Amino acid sequence: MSPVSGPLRVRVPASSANLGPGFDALGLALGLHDELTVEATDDGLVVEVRGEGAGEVPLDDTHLVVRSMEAAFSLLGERPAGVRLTCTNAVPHGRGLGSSAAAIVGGLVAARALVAGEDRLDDLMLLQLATDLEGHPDNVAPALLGGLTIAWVDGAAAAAQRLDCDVPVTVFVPPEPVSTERARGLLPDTVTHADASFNAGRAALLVAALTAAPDRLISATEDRLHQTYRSLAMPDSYALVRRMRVEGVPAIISGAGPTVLAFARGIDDFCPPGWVVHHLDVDPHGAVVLPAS
Ligand SMILES: Nc1ncnc2c1ncn2[C@@H]1O[C@H](COP(=O)(O)OP(=O)(O)O)[C@@H](O)[C@H]1O
Ligand SMILES: N[C@@H](CCOP(=O)(O)O)C(=O)O
Repeated sequence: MSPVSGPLRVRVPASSANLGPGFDALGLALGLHDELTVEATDDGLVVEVRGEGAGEVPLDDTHLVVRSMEAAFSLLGERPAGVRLTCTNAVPHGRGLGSSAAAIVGGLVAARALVAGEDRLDDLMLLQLATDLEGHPDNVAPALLGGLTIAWVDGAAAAAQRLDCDVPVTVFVPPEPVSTERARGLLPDTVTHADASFNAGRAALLVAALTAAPDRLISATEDRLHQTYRSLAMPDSYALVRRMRVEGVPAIISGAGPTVLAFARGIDDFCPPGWVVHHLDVDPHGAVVLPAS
């Protein structure tokens, strides 16, 4: 795609990382979106935020979308004199639904569309920049590529394999956030060989379950690497996961939590009071540039 001169819109999906056993590797793009409108101007930076994060995130050059755009401009050695950015956000912040990845990927895709084209900043380069900004690849990969993604880092080099996936998803979003930084701080530095082997088998099975064998989802969503360690920071979420799993519903902590995600529908009765339920499809597209409206 060639650079766009006028205002442009970028739509970028929420994502759920880990999916149980695939810590820092598996991710799924979800049909809940942030939308950015970006315009090159003659001077200065103007940021407006509507929806999630309004009144909370900064409106200057420390805004995550702006920082991400700046990372792309630096790499490309080209930047507009000024930028007007409007964010219309539906992805809740600090809930384990990849809001930071959506902001980063949205900013990078917008910057690419503004000053370059995919020939100068291809998806692999963009995935690398996004992974460097986010610190792990498992949310930015589905936010960029859509579908189910297996992402990994080889040395410092990020890579991802995308797979088609069509599975019903229900998410239960609690009212209070838990930052990913805090949830990562609860993890031990080392795990046992037995737990690593347990998760390797479940993660492999999960890819099969999500693409071809949904009857395996309960076994495939078991995890020993992160959820229990994080339960202290999100006891209600952990209890909800256990309650659903006892009833045969494949439920997990989404990303670093505290949202609970289940691969099922018709389970709204499990929703604790004050939490928000969304019924979501998998987003097959990832981040897209739309015609300006
Ligand atoms: N759309 C956004 N615009 C600006 N900043 C954002 C946006 N989304 C996330 N952030 C920043 O990232 C933080 C949340 O990131 P994180 O703790 O990783 O949670 P999440 O699970 O939602 O990604 C927010 O508190 C905010 O600082
Ligand atoms: N693998 C990461 C995923 C974090 O996802 P988020 O949506 O909570 O940012 C982790 O588990 O820390």
